[in-house]
Amino acid sequence: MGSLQLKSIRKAFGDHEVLKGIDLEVKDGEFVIFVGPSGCGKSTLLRTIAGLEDVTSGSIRIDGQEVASVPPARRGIAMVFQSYALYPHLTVKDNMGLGLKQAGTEKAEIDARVSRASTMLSLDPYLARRPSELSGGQRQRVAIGRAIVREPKLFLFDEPLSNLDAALRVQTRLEIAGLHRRLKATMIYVTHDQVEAMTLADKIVVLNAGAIEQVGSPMDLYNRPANIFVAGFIGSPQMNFIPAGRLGEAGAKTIGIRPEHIALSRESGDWRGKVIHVEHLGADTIVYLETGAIGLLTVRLFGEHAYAPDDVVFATPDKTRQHRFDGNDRAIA
Ligand SMILES: Nc1ncnc2c1ncn2[C@@H]1O[C@H](COP(=O)(O)OP(=O)(O)OP(=O)(O)O)[C@@H](O)[C@H]1O
Repeated sequence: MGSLQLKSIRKAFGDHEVLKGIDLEVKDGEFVIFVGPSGCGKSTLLRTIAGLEDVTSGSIRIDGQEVASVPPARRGIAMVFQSYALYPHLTVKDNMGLGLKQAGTEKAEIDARVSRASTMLSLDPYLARRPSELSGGQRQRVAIGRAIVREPKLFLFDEPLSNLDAALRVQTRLEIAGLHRRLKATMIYVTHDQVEAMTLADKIVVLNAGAIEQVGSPMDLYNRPANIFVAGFIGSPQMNFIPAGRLGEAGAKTIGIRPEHIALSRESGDWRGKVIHVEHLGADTIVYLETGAIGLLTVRLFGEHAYAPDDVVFATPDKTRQHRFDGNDRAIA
């Protein structure tokens, strides 16, 4: 079991308020990801749940029990850090078992749990090694293993993959997804990486300047962003925002259209423009246009395309995929 309820969480460092009243419900077994720009308070929120930071005010309940004044070790949580935080002089096996040993767990029980976690994470061949004899990915798996053996109610991950190279990130991401399926545990995860958030989360929490902008499934956020901030934050390249007046659209202030929802043609279309830059990504081509009428436009095309700077092209949006925002930057249903 591992449900979490946050009510009106506030946290200030001196007179700098970093969390400005956070309300959030996490159900047992959910995978929840915190995203948001640098400095928005993601790590601080995670650390208050862990008990590594005290809250200034507010309530934190784990399985219905208030824990705001319970010390970290007694909250039933395990945290995995970006830095791994392994003990260099201990073997993999001892690193994984240390928390249980300190908690006074019997040796046979420790051995059994370490062995199960090690098999689950393919760490069996490395149990006698020290962290310095492992790759970054293996070290991260040990850090995850150390969390698993504690059988916590909540797993907290603070950017666990950000020290790994691109290929290893993908592999470890798949492993974490598999782990979540198998353990059916509640996981809360902070990341900068949109792909991680979109692929792992049941629920994404978008934070901005210490407050929640929107909570929803990845596809909710992509298809129905609540405001311009979320619309611009989720999706890459970023959504195009066009002043509604330039499109003759009444009743909205801004029109949003994602780069992947615009078609390009050399012959005809809604908006004439000149190509200023092209990025060939292999699977996709990103074309940047200057259109006199509506300004700069980003277009994402599937596959390879031979557009080049200075080409004259015509862009046509898929009108069924347009987003409309009011004068307060909020989405119009
Ligand atoms: N111990 C501290 N003392 C004072 N200010 C702090 C402390 N820890 C964090 N802050 C401030 O709180 C704000 C939020 O920091 P936090 O690390 O939670 O952001 P973040 O969203 O995780 O950022 P990043 O994505 O860059 O890791 C920042 O302005 C940071 O400078």
